[in-house]
Amino acid sequence: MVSIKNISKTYQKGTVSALKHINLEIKEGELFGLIGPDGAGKTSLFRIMATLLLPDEGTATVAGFNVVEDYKNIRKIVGYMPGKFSLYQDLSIEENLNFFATVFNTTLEENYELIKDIYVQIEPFKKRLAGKLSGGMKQKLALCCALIHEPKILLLDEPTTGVDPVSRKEFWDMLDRLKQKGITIVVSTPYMDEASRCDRIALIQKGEILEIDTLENIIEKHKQSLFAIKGDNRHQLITDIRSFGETASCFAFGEENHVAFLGGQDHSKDLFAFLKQKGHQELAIRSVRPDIEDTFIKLMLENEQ
Ligand SMILES: Nc1ncnc2c1ncn2[C@@H]1O[C@H](COP(=O)(O)OP(=O)(O)OP(=O)(O)O)[C@@H](O)[C@H]1O
Repeated sequence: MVSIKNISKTYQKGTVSALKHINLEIKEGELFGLIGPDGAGKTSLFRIMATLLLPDEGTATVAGFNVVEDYKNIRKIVGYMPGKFSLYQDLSIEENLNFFATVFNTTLEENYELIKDIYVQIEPFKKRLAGKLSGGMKQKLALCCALIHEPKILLLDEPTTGVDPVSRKEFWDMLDRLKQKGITIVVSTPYMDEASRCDRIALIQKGEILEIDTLENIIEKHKQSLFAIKGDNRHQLITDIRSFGETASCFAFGEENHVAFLGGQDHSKDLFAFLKQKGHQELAIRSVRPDIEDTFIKLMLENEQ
C-alpha cells in the first residue's frame, strides 16, 4: 500500500536533514507504527505520503500512485490527521464534518456506517465549537473528518500526544475496529507502550530508520542482559552507575534504573560492590527482560556511535 524508496528530505537550504535515505514498505490492511522521539522525522514522512511535501530525492508510492506525479489520485484515497489540531476551531463539530464531507463531494449520511462508532461519542455535543472541545473529543472529531470520504489508507500523525491515558486506549480500540474494516493505518507516536498495538513498527531517530519489524522480533533480535537497580539517592545513583567502568547505558525506568553492561556481560555483582563502596544504601539489583523502550535506547546509542 505504501512503498518508500531512498527518500531524503532537508530543510533550510539543505542545512537541516529531516529524513536520510528512508526505505519502507507497508502492506495493505496493516496497522503500522512509526515510533520515535520529537524531531525524528515522522511528520516529514507523513507529509510526503500525504502529498503535501516534496522529497529531495527518492520515490514514494501510495496504492501504486506516485506521490509527486499522481498526487490527485492519492488525495482521494488518503485520510490524513495532522499532528497539530487543524480543524476549524470556530466551527461546531457538525459544521466541521459537513465542511470536510462537502470538500470530498460526499455527505455525513453517505459514510455514516464507517464513522458511526466514533461519531456517536461526540454527537451529543455536535453544536459545540471545535475550539471548545477536550483533547480526547478533538481527536475523535479529527478522526471522523479524516474518515469522511471513506479512505483506503489513514495517516495519523501523533494522534494520542497530549491525550489522557483512557482516551488513548479508546483511540487505539477504534483503530483496531477500523483495521477490521480493511483500512490500512499508518500511525506515529512517541509513546513506546503504544508500539504493542501495531502489527509492525519502524523505530525512527534523527531521520533514520533503526529497525522495522514486529515488536516481538525487534526485542528478540536485539536482546541484551539488562538489570534494574534501585537505591535511596536516585540522582547520585545514576551518576555513579554511569561512572562505573563496565556500564554501557543507564536510564531511569519507573522507580528503578535500567543498566546494560559493555559487551552484554553480567557485571551486576561488581557494580553492586562499587555502589556500596560509594556509600549507597537500600540497594536492590535484579535481572530484567528488555522491553521495546530498552531496545530503542540500545539501538539509538549504537546509531550514535
Ligand atoms: N519547516 C521546517 N524548517 C526547518 N526545519 C524543519 C522544518 N520542519 C521540520 N524541521 C526539522 O526537521 C526535523 C524532523 O522534523 P519532523 O517534524 O519531521 O519530526 P517529528 O518526528 O515529526 O517531530 P515532531 O513531533 O517534533 O514534529 C527536525 O529536526 C525539525 O526541527
